This record gives sequence, C-alpha cells and structure tokens, in this order.
Amino acid sequence: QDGSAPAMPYEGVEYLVSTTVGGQKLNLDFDTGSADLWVFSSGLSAASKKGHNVYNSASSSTYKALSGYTWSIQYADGSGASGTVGTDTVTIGGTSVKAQAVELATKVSSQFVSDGSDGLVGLAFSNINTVRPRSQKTFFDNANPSLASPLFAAYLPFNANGAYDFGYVDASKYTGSVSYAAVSSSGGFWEYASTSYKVGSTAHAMSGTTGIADTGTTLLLMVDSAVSAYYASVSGAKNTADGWTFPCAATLPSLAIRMGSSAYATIPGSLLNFETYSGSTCYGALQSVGGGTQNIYGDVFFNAYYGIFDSTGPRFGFAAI
Ligand SMILES: O=C([C@@H]1CCCNC1)N1CCCCC1
Repeated sequence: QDGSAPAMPYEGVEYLVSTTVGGQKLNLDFDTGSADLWVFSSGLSAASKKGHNVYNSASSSTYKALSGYTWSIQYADGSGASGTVGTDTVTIGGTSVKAQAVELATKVSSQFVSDGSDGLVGLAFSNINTVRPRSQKTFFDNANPSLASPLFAAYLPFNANGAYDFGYVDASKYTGSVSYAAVSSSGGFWEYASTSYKVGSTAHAMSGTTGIADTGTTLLLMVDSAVSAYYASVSGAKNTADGWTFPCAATLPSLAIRMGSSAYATIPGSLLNFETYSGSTCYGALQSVGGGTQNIYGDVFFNAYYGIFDSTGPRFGFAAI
C-alpha cells in the first residue's frame, strides 16, 4: 500500500518523520546512506534516553525478539550505535510492514543523545545492514512488493515541511521533467557516476568520481578538487580547521553537479550558505568529503531537487522543486 509521510525540518540539520513501531510513536531520521532501522530503546542508560522518545519492546504486543541477534554501526561522521534485534510492525504514513527488523539501541554515541531523532530508518541497500548472524531487510525492501511502483521519493524543501512518498512519484512536488542516473548498488548505496561540475557556468572535470544520494547527511560533501575550485571563486573564502568559511556578504555562485551520464543538477548559491560561523563570517553548505572519490549529496541537494529512489534498474531520479 502506497503512502506519504511528512518530513519535518529539525534545527536545519535533518528532517524527522513520525513513525510508529509496535504502536509507539517515534521521530526517526530517514537515511538513504545506511541500511539499519534502529530506535532508542528502554535498555539505554537514563542519561542517553534524556530528551528522546523511547521504544519499549515489552509494551508491544506484536514484538518478537530475534534471540542472539546483534547489530553495531559506525557512521562516517564518527557517530555510532549498537544493540539487540527483534521484529515488529512499522508504519510510515499509509505504508505498514508487519515483521520489520527493529534494531533496539542499548548504546548510542553522544552525537545521537544531543540529536533530535529517536533513531534512524536506513533506506540504502540491504547488503550493508549490520545485523548479525543474519542481515535484515530495510523497510523499503520489505514494503516494495506491496507498492504500486517499486520506488520511494524524498521531498525536502529548505526550512519547510517535506515528505517521503512510498510507491509513487508525486508530480505536485516538482517542476519540469525528471532526469535519471543509473545506480550501482554493489557498495550498498544509491551511488552513480558524477564526473563533472560547473561553478557558475565554468565546467570542470571530476574524473572517476561518484555521488551518493544521502538524506541522512546535512551538507554537500565533495572531493577537494571541486570544493577548492568552488571557493576559489568566492573572494575572502578560507579553509579553516572547521571547514570552508566566507564573508556572509559574498554572492555565492551556483554549483551544477553532473548526475550519471546526462543531466546536471544545479544548486543555487542561495542554498550554499549554511550558517553564520562567527560575526560576519559564514560557513559553507559545500564542504570536503575528506578523501576518497565518493561525493555525498545530502539534504542541501534535496532542498533543490525531489529525489526518486527507484529499485527498477536501480536508478536515481531528480527533478527541480
Ligand atoms: O556514514 C555515512 C553517512 C553518515 C550520515 C548519515 N548517512 C550515512 N556515510 C555516507 C554514505 C557513504 C558511507 C558513509
């Protein structure tokens, strides 16, 4: 059954979706860059639970423990969590999965304690799920057979309520036409070739580079050659220990990113000023990915484009919002 769930912006860093797990309501961060569905659980320390909604499997009549199963995940930003596993009914908007693997956190890193989410819904490919001794399927993989079309879509407008649509593309959420990039999922991500970019109208090669569509990352993280070329066009831009900053008064150029073998996605300069850093210095929404050849296109990308995660292919569709 198709469905759509509102995605509420939280402190400019993530979007939270109200999700019920065994009838218990949690605000979860949908993360297309990982494949574990995990929740803050009653087994956490009191200090870790502070400020969060917590799932208590003992209060759910539909919960079934997976005895002896565990999970442990480390994210690229240094955060992490671990715990035990069971199954329960998970409902997101109008889409329900009966025996969804629910990973109960008994440990979470400090970043999650101070974060607004009560857990994550991983929507990358199930081959990178961390549950052992047998890996588990994502919510999308489980729901897919019941959907009208085998896809989900992310609508994440800047500082405004968005949505995740399951089973259909909502033409009211974008303008113009949809372009597609072929996805290679062997690494577990919605990953596609991304081999050139334009700073304003000046094109640059970015050979051998790919992009990963990651709704769980806030910013636009790219290889150093691209980030340096972008800020070279911004007078007063500096690469500090915290990342790239620039004078808040600067007019930022647009950044067009090649998606797959065809179209470019253009991020307007207005979306590339993330926040005030200090005084009249601002912090860029484009930052270095810190190594490797995989760019990570986070929420800033989705602030400009409706993203369609289509398991046919698989392929990643994008259309201007
Ligand atoms: O760990 C992550 C991110 C962290 C933020 C939340 N999404 C997943 N990666 C990004 C995608 C490539 C692998 C590393």
